[in-house]
Amino acid sequence: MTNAVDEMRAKTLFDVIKEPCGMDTILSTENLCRDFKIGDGSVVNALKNINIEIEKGKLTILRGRSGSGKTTLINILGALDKPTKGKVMFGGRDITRLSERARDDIRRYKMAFVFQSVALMSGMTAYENVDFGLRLAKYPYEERDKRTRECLRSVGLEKRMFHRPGEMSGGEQQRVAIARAIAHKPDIIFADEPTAELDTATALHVVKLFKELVARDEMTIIMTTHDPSMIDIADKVYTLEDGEIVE
Ligand SMILES: Nc1ncnc2c1ncn2[C@@H]1O[C@H](COP(=O)(O)OP(=O)(O)OP(=O)(O)O)[C@@H](O)[C@H]1O
Repeated sequence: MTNAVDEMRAKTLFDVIKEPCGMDTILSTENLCRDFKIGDGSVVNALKNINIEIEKGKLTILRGRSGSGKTTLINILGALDKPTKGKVMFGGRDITRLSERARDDIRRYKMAFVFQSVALMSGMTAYENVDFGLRLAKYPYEERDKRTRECLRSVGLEKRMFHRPGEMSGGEQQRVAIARAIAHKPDIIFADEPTAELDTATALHVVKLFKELVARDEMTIIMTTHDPSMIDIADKVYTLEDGEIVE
């Protein structure tokens, strides 16, 4: 499929997406529940009636202890998993009810993901890692080159562009992953414990970079963390306890 066709398909899909619920709400949930059946026949209620609103152009943090439900929630918000009950409203429609193909398109064109373990291609340079996703999406060379350089510059890695992951620090590798995530200009970035494997100073640096992307480029970012030192930097914090949002 050509890039133009891809763009058209995405446009058609999102023509129906008008400004959602509130003017500034990009994503929201209604009474979201997620149960997991486990081997012995019992059920874990990982999420219980979650109602949250994610504001456009802000950094939202989901915090909570291990097992509180952060990953389960961010996976459902990012259309990687479906709830047992409830809705996820994105762009004014309930994305839990869409076909897998439509959910794939939303993930591909509208969303981006940054995970705890960075998962860069070890044989590729920072530049090639960022370029790779754009190449798969069939962007023409000039645009790919421009965006790749821009994104690496915006995460402060212009001098590391042609280094391989093994030649970079953990924080630098995570910044490459962030550059890769922002390259296709997603509406929203989901970051699940992106700082968990970094030392405190580097972790703070990555979160400040998120804050910068939000302030400078009006990106919307949702990140999970169990680290209380991160929360001051967020525009909005939701705390999860045992599958519920608490004040
Ligand atoms: N696939 C699964 N099958 C069964 N139970 C699960 C599954 N995934 C998650 N759970 C359970 O759901 C609850 C929430 O898990 P989740 O991974 O969302 O927590 P978390 O806050 O992200 O934890 P951590 O910070 O340790 O990653 C936990 O009790 C967990 O054991």
